[in-house]
Amino acid sequence: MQLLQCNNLSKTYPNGTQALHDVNFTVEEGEFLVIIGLSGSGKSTLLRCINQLHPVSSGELYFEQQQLTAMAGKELRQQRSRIGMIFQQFNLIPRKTVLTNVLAGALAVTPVWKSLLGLYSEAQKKQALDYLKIVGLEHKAYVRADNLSGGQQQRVAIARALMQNPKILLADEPVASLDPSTSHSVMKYLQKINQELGVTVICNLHFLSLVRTYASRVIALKGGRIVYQGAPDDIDEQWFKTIYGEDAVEVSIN
Ligand SMILES: Nc1ncnc2c1ncn2[C@@H]1O[C@H](COP(=O)(O)OP(=O)(O)OP(=O)(O)O)[C@@H](O)[C@H]1O
Repeated sequence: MQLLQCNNLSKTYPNGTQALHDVNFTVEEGEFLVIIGLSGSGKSTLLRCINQLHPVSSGELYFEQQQLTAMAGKELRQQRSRIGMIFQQFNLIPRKTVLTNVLAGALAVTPVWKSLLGLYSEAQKKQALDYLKIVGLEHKAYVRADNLSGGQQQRVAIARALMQNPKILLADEPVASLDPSTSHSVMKYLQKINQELGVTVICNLHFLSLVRTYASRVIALKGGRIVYQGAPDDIDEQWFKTIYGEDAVEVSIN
């Protein structure tokens, strides 16, 4: 089933920078789509437009056949709550426990006054612990988030995003701050939630070796335009140079 459709999406920031030009693509349920491209090619902008963190300048975005770009207010908030997101810097609340951080993911479905008082239901707490188990961190539930390693914090961020019961998880360079082996560990958990929970993943990555290991499909951006859409294994030397430039050299992460 088609989950997401982007039609002629363009984005120009208020300072005049056009970050996306007429971007067209669709995403099927269950895909693990990776977006690649040089720094500044528009990868983060595209993810932020998908969940409407940044309004698009023109074009249409359909999520489950409903036009997100025509929504506002409560309707938009409801649809957005099905699109989770994780970031390069994890964005946890450092002095709160891991469990509290995961519960914060339920904000979209919890009245603000309840969440401020920490009044989550027993069912929500059980759910949070279950998600922590999925990312292998149930034993850290009552530890302060800033006592965890970077890779562990990113796994907490994944569990927090799962509390939204997302159909799609957007991952904006989720391993860019991590060392190679920790990167694989985090990518494996993203793969697990994609394959076992059926959450569609759209992820920005820098290293092609990670792309080849985890992506089911790849989109490459260059100067805000799509220059490649296809299988990760079809990115040969010629495509590599088209995407990253003639002088680029592939660097591997093992
Ligand atoms: N808030 C903003 N205001 C103005 N210009 C921006 C803003 N955010 C990004 N840009 C510009 O938009 C273009 C695309 O940036 P974007 O961050 O989407 O690229 P990226 O491929 O994710 O890069 P990186 O890999 O370095 O994160 C760049 O020219 C960038 O300078």
